[in-house]
Amino acid sequence: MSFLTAEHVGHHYFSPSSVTTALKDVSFSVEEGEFISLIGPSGCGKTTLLSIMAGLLTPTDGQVKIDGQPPDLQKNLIGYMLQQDYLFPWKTIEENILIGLKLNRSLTPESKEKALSFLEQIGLKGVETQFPRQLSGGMRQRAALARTMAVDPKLLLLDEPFSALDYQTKLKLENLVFEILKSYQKTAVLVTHDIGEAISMSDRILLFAAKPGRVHKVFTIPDELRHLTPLKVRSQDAYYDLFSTIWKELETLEEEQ
Ligand SMILES: Nc1ncnc2c1ncn2[C@@H]1O[C@H](COP(=O)(O)OP(=O)(O)OP(=O)(O)O)[C@@H](O)[C@H]1O
Repeated sequence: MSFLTAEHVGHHYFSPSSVTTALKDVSFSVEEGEFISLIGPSGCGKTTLLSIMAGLLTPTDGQVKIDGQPPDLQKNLIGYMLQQDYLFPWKTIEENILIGLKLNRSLTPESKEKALSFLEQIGLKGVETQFPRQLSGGMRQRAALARTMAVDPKLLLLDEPFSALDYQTKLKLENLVFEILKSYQKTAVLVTHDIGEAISMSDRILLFAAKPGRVHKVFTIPDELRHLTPLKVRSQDAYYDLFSTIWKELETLEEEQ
């Protein structure tokens, strides 16, 4: 059984005067430890799908299952990284990182030590007592990553977590997140508008079409790229080939809208 499955998922938004079909008949599965990206034109339902996978929205048709159960019963398995870091400004970096463990009532000397061990790994050692406002955007996103990893989720839902960062910081953080998720064999679903990010981090890319939102094509990343870190992927010929194929598909989809 796959770790995550979407079976014939559809979603309509109803308003007094209209119905918007955000998703129609979306089916796919994700294996444990796999990293997939969702890309597609604006309005193709990526955020709607991520909200369904997070258990924040119930689809009007079909179902998503995480480890065999609906997402709202599996919230303890799910971690998030969003575009904004949502760190509490009045708490120190250490307090922010430990907040999930406190809320889960699973803060023990062992879990604390494990959570704080990420600080070294992600280059935040020495800033534990600082407040978020004292850190750069990239460092705050590193702290957000440490906070997410602290509760040891099996599935990470990544909603454009690098899009607010400057280019160099973004590339470095993509690399770091990739290495950490791979080393802990986490399953991840990334929503992004950046084709390069999707190719360099994923095992598979689902390209969505809009109106209604649906899976248009699936791209499996060639083995020669999948075993490299994102920074290395970006210098390979196969990366450029795939980039231009996906770019053309996206342009065609956008022209059709
Ligand atoms: N709360 C809502 N009420 C009504 N329509 C909605 C709502 N949320 C999203 N939609 C519509 O559903 C469709 C899919 O939206 P969604 O935000 O999931 O797409 P997206 O691919 O994430 O878009 P973007 O890339 O621009 O963030 C769009 O047509 C959008 O206008």
